[in-house]
This record gives sequence, C-alpha cells and structure tokens, in this order.
Amino acid sequence: MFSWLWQFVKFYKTRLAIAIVALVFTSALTLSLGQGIRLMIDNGFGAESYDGLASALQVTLLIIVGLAIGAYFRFFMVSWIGERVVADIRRQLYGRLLKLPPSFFEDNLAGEIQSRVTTDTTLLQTVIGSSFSFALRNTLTFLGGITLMFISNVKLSLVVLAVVPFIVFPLIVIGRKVKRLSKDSQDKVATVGAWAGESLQHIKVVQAFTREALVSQQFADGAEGAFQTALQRIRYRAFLIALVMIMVMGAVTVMLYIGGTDVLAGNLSAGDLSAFVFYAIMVAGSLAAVTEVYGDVQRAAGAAERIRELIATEPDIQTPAQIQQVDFAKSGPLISIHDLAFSYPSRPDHKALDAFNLEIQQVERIALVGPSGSGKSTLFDLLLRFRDPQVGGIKIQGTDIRDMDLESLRDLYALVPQQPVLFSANVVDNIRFGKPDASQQEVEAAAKAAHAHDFILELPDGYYSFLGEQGVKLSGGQKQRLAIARAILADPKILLLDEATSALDAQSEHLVQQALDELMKERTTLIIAHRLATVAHVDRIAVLEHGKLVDVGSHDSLLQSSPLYKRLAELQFRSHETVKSAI
Ligand SMILES: Nc1ncnc2c1ncn2[C@@H]1O[C@H](COP(=O)(O)OP(=O)(O)OP(=O)(O)O)[C@@H](O)[C@H]1O
Repeated sequence: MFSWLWQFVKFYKTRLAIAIVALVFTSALTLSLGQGIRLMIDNGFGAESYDGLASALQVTLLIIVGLAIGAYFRFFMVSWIGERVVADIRRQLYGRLLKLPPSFFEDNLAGEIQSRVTTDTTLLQTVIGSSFSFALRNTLTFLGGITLMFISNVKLSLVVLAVVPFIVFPLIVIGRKVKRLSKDSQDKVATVGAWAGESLQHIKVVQAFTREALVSQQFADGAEGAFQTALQRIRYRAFLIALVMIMVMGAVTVMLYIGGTDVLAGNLSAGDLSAFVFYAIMVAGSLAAVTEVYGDVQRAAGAAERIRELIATEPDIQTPAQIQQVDFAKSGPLISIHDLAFSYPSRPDHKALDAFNLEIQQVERIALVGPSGSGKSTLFDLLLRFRDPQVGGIKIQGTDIRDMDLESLRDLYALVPQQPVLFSANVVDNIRFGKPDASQQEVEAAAKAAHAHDFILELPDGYYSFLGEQGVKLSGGQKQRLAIARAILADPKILLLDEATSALDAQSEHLVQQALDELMKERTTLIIAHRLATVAHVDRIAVLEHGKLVDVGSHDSLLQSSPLYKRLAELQFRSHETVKSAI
C-alpha cells in the first residue's frame, strides 16, 4: 500500500517534510511536559518557593506555546496532504472508469464501483489525513515515554510493564470481535440504505400498488436487524471499557502505592513520581491510540488495494498504436459490415450476431427491424465499438474501425437512445452535452430544429430551468425532443437512432417525428424501428432474426419476399390494408 500511495504523495515532498518535523517536534514537547510538572512540584511545592513555582510554570507555558504552534503545522500539513492526495486519486480513478467499456459495468455492479469511488477513497483520506499521523505521533510518544520511564525509575517501569499484557490481550481479543460485529452492522445498514434508496426512487410504483406498508415493514425488519447487531457490539464494547478502566486504574494505584512508599521513605522526590505517572499515562494512552487506529490502517490497506486494482484495469477496447486515417472523399459505401459474428462473453455458445453482411451508403437511411432479441442493439454496440466482434468486422469508408482512433470513430456518431438520457442539470447544459463549446445561439437553433424551443420557453426559467434527476420534470415527448436537439447540435456524420417504444399521443408523436426529420436531413441514419410507421421515412429496411440479416428491401418488396416482415407488419397493423394506408 505504501509504495502505491507514495506515487501520489511524492509530489508534495516539502509539505511532507514540514509535517514530519512538526510531528517529531510536538511528540518531543509533549513528553517534556513531564519535566515541567517535575519542576513545578519539586522546585515549587516541595521547596515551598513562589519563584520556583513561577519559573516552573513559565517553562511549562513555553512548552505549551511551542506545542500549539507545532500542532498547528502538523495538523494543517498532514490534513492538506490527505485531502490533496485523495482528490488526486479520485480524479485518476474516475478518469479510468469513464474509459472502461460498458461491458465492464455489466460484470461489476455500479453500486460497488460507486462505493469504491466514495467510501474507499474517504477511508484512505481519513488514514492519510489523520490516522497515519496519529499513529506515528503516538508511536513516537510511546517509545520516548518508555525510555524516559526507565531513565527516571526502573523499578516502577517494571511494575507498569507487568500489567501491560493483562490490558493488551483482552483489548486485542475483544477488539477483533467488536471489529467483526461493527463490519456486520455496517453491511446491514448499507443493505437497508440501498433498499430505502431503491423504493424511494420507484416511489410511484410503490404507491400505485399501495405497497407502502409492505416496504415499510421490510425496511423496519432490516433496521431491527442492524440494531440487534449493533447491540451485541455495544455490549462487548461496554465490557471492554469497564475492563480497561479497572486494569489501568488498578495499575496506577499499585504504582502510586509503591512509588508513594518510596517518596515517604525519601528515596524518590514527589516531582519524580509525578513525572513518572505522567509518562506512564502518556505511554498507556499512546499504546491504546495505536491499537485503535491499527484497524483503520488495515481497512485502508484493503481500500487502497481495491482502488489500485481499479485504476490498473486496462480497457479491453482501446485506440490501436498505429492509427489509420479515414478518407471520406473516397467512393464506396460509408459503412460496410462484413461476415460479422458476435457472442456475449457470458453466453459464448449463443450468437447475438451471426454472418452479418450489410453495406450502407452515404446519407442513406436504414431501418433495422426484427423481433425482440434479434440483435439490433448489439449491432449499435459494435458500430460504436463498445464491444469487438469475434469474427468479421466493420469498415468506415474502407478502414476497419479497430484501426481508427477510438475518439474520432465515436465522434462520427450521435446516439439517440430508446430512453432519452437527461442529466440533473438545466436545459442548456443538457443540450450542450452534444457540443460542449456551443454558443447560446447554436443551442437555441438546435432546440428550434428539434421543435423544443416553444416548450422550453414555457418552463419556469426557460433555457435555464433545472430538469431534475433523469429529467423527471418533463413529459416523454419533451425528453425525446431534447435528446434530439442534443444530437442536432452534435451534428454527427452518422446517426444511430433507437426509436422509443413507449407510445406518444398523436400531437407529441407528430412533433417528435418532425424533429427527427430535421435531425436525419442529409445524414446517414440507422434506426432501430419498433413501430413500422417509421419505415415510411427510410430508404431500405433490414430484417433481422436470431442475429442474422434475413432480408433487405423496401416495405413493399419485403411484404412480398419476407414472411417474417409480413408477420411483424400484420402484428402491428392487424391487416395489410392498414399498413398500406398508414404508410
Ligand atoms: N449484455 C448482454 N449479455 C449477454 N447477452 C446479451 C446482452 N445483451 C443482449 N444479449 C443477448 O443478445 C441477443 C441480442 O440482443 P439485442 O439486445 O441486441 O436484441 P434487440 O434486437 O436489440 O432486442 P430489443 O428489440 O428487445 O431491444 C439477445 O438474445 C440477448 O438476450
């Protein structure tokens, strides 16, 4: 863990050096307080001298001022390094996550990854920014304290050491148990929290089915489970506190008895005994502190390992070392898909696409139709290179997309997904996602072209209205038109359109269709057509079944040549006649 962390910390060596100096300085000063106490008792009280007391207090005050200054620098520098390093780690981690292909997020739960970005990094921050310096400071105090104890009184030191195993042993045994229980209760709280989050997110479904009581009961059961686990932990902890208290206080009493006898016999000064007690308390305190943060450091080591793994994950789809440029002036098809075969890694025997061949010309509009699961969305994923095929390939103007720069490839496309994706931001930022440097005029022009301008102006703050999470404040058709405005602004060469399945009312449908017509103008377009009414707007229709391209043609020719197409058409329009009149 330390060598890995070092590559982040090494940029801040000066601050680290200041922190270490301040750390050593404050530990030394803390211990020297013991001498202040000794002077105060022997030269002040013992000698019954006001001057002795005053000068002893002056020394003590001086030490305290030094301690305060040292503590300021120590705390500031160590916390600074902790915050800075964790911010750097978070940035690197998030940057890496954004580059991983979508398949990675199918195999790794989004919740788990999110926890690595937030919880694990926060844990690291606590450790780097406080626990670590706390442990180091206490180790120094411990070592210094022990040394001073032995220098000032060997006999008493041995008494103290004899008690240590009786304190440390139960501390370790019960401490482990407590740690396990507290992890259990954390997990339980997390599960309950996730449950609560999910049911609140889907509050409409919960309320529509009037299942509030059921969900509430499930939550209550979960919360009760978490409480019971916490209760066990609290019992152990309470016992531990009582045990440590009696052992420590017992040891101090024994020590005071032996030391006190020596003072009465004149073998030891009262100041020496006080200083010794002070050291012993420091040593015991620092030992307890180190064992306490030891667990944190261990957990942080686990967290660091998980983050390190994630940062080290190489995306399996990357820009190749040798990039080929695409010459769009060249003649020939814009996209050619040849002998394509693809299976998802989780289902290697099942071909999602199989022996697929298709050529798409510049500014051609192609509709992909086929039953659910026939491979339409998979084809989009392969075009965007979210996944690579096992057999065959895809060429853009004759260049294999695996030889292209990944970013330039994806820049060719705009994707309008089935469910419009809107971010928790305002209208302008959502549209500008298509082209981050677009001016306000460009954004408005795109919104006008997408027939979204008018409804945007009616929103409370017009273009600057906040849309809520996933754009909850808009209707289905409005969301779609915003997604279309975003694609218009992006002005891509190729448009990938996954038509929305949910039916819109006639007026909304009409507006969305007009927006789409604007978007498709003079652009190569692939549409996943769920409703056959859409096929009226395309040049060719490709019919897919079980990952194979079974037919390509116009609506009329397919009705003749493709039984599958005919069946799909009949299912949607009930009769041939209605299809004709609809188109
Ligand atoms: N992530 C995945 N892992 C494993 N199999 C998948 C995955 N996604 C899709 N499949 C499978 O691949 C096949 C093609 O799916 P695809 O989503 O491309 O179909 P589709 O034609 O787009 O369907 P729909 O019209 O219902 O969206 C299906 O059999 C599906 O079960």
